[in-house]
Amino acid sequence: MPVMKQMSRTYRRALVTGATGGIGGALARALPVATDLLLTGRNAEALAQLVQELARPGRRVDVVVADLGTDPGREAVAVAAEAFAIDLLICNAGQGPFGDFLDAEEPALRDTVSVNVMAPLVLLHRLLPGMLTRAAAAGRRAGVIVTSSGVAFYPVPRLATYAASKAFSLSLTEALAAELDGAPVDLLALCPTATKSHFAERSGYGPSLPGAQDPAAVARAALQALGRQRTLTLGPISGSVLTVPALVRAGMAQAISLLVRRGDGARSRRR
Ligand SMILES: NC(=O)C1=CN([C@@H]2O[C@H](COP(=O)(O)OP(=O)(O)OC[C@H]3O[C@@H](n4cnc5c(N)ncnc54)[C@H](OP(=O)(O)O)[C@@H]3O)[C@@H](O)[C@H]2O)C=CC1
Ligand SMILES: CC(=O)[C@H](N)C(=O)O
Repeated sequence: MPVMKQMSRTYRRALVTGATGGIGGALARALPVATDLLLTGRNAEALAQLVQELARPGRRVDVVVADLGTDPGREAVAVAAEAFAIDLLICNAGQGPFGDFLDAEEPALRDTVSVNVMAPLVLLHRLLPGMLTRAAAAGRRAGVIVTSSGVAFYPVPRLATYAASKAFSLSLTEALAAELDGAPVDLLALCPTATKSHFAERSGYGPSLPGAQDPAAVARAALQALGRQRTLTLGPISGSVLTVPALVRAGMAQAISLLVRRGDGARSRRR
């Protein structure tokens, strides 16, 4: 694979969810100063620190403190992002408690699905129309990164709900990338394997896995891949193993999209 040093294009205004965490913070930091930022998370103090760090004269950095596990939280972020007129949507917030499924508290399972499934679903559905309209009017391309995971490709006992939620976000992003082929938007499903962040500690299985990668490297690779490929798998050991299934899945999505369009054409000719 060629070494790519620059991100594909510069966006004007980006929403980063989960900006207070390891990968989201790295994505916010990796964006060029020409990109205004709208950063979200629940931790107001961490968001204020990011504003201090990333705001510059001429660069706007706004925050929304919101719980993406709730309808009002998702609504607040969607409304703020539409008002900010984003052209880059980074759906990155996520969580996943570790442990046996039957021992888990139901609210924790629901929360995982709310944050990892409902939030990207709602934000993509609410924000893509405006992003597409603005991109077409300006003769530019919009961008979307959805942070899924390497575990989206296989079931993971003791992270069963988490892995299933990531399979959802991977499938959704791959399907939309094919469905929106030809529209002025690039979509990327970001599928890292173990990465240093607060995730492991929060999930309850302890410090980051041995060999966990640097979130800054993940963020740089994601921004470079956006517009050049639709799924990015990266990370120690399994990251490269997943490249082939990722290519097969992308090919399947594209083929199905073409077949469906051909069927649409045949149906409308028969009418
Ligand atoms: N670390 C890893 O090994 C890997 C992580 N991922 C994925 O990367 C993404 C980022 O995780 P990572 O940086 O590792 O972990 P962190 O725990 O460091 O960050 C998680 C981020 O998600 C936000 N978040 C969690 N729950 C909510 C919620 N209910 N409402 C709003 N924001 C929320 C947190 O914000 P706050 O605390 O302010 O609410 C935080 O900014 C996740 O989607 C994760 O699944 C994918 C593959 C590997
Ligand atoms: C299992 C993990 O630690 C990680 N969050 C992942 O998605 O790979």
